[in-house]
Amino acid sequence: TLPEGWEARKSRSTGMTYYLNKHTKKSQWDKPDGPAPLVDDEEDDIGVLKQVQCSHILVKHAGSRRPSSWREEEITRSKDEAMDIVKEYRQKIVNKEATFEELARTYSDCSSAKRDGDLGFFKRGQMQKPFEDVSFSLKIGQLSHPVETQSGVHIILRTA
Ligand SMILES: N=C(N)NCCC[C@H](NC(=O)[C@@H]1CCC/C1=C/[C@H](COP(=O)(O)O)NC=O)C(N)=O
Repeated sequence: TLPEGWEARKSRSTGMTYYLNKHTKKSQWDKPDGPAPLVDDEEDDIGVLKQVQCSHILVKHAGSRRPSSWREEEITRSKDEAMDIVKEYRQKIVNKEATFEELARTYSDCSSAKRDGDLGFFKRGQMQKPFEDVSFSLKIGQLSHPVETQSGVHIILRTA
């Protein structure tokens, strides 16, 4: 007999037996040795995360693709200054002198500041590549080092 949640099927093409997870509808060749998982773990078929939820603090500079924000009509600071500011914020968070949320709400040059920096869930292909790659490399609860995109300099917190 099979562990709970699995069904044995015969492959039409090869006649070989494969096993279908009745919950996730995922199939596998190996005979399952435990109950069928109820949900897909974070990895999808090609082994990459389906989607993540992140918050960020963005500090824009004169070279940003849109050097303006809810905070500042025209942003003129240099990229180096933006990097220094982001590093200061990161240090404050790490030292627990401030929370990510209050710094995002107060200082982030992105409209997501209104949501404490939350960008919601996103998949690969939605955010600028450097931001996406770091976001998908973070563990839940992990804070990134400074990340540069055409928007400016970010620190990213993965929340889900
Ligand atoms: N799916 C969600 N929640 N929104 C769509 C995001 C579109 C995406 N945005 C980004 O990649 C920048 C960097 C990471 C966050 C982000 C936010 C930018 C930063 O500000 P901006 O440079 O635009 O003035 N503000 C909004 O888009 C993009 N492909 O341009």
